[in-house]
Amino acid sequence: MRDALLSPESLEAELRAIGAERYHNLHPFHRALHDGRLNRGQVQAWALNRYYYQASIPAKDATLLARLPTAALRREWRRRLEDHDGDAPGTGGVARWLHLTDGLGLDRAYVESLEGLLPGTRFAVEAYVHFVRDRTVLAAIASSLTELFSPTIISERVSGMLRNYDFITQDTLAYFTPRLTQAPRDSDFALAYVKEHARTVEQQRAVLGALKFKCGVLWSMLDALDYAYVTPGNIPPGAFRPS
Ligand SMILES: O=C(O)c1cc(C(=O)O)c2c(n1)C(=O)C(=O)c1cc(C(=O)O)[nH]c1-2
Repeated sequence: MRDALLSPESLEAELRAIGAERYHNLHPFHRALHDGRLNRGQVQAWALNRYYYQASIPAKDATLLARLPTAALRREWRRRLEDHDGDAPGTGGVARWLHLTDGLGLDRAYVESLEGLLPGTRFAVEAYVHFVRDRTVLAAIASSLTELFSPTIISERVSGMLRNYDFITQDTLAYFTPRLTQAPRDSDFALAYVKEHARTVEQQRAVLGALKFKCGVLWSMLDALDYAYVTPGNIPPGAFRPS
């Protein structure tokens, strides 16, 4: 266990090292997704399960927003709610994710019902929402820092999927385009906050632990998909079955 206080720059370096080692771009299911080694049903399973993550992000941001102590922080954080929920029906990230599941041929009511989710997806996403609700504001903000690493994976994913799957179009993947500017804006803010506010060894440990936890959330969602949809016979009862 660490016992020396890190400079803000060293803390950032440790956070980036956690991402380099643990971010979900390294997961075998993600590699297979990007490299074109999945079939349409497996890509549908990915999109359907990931819908629950997308749909839960505004709920997790709302629990954090309620605990933020200043108007300046709340103004910053509420942009995330606007990004995901939009400002009218049919706008925002969650609606754009449904455009992606539509484009893959999934029934929208079925996706939104969450009935086909893997249990592992449900547990991982709920663990993230509860983490943000129950931990300190500092740890909760730090847990969003996986977004430091998402622009790289999104670029890889979009180019890989367009190249490798004839059932995917640019329009289907339109969800990801705004994320390429939203994620750096959000993660720059969260990183600056964490560097300024993690001033004790204990706080720094909590921040590093929060990022490891979040990498584990994303990793375990892919573990669940990999287990259920790669080896025949492993789909849990009640979960989505590709036709
Ligand atoms: O495509 C991805 O791999 C990816 C990763 C992450 C992430 O690292 O948590 C997010 C997103 N996308 C995303 O679209 C998104 O809206 C988002 C919000 C958050 C968060 O923790 O608040 N992460 C992510």
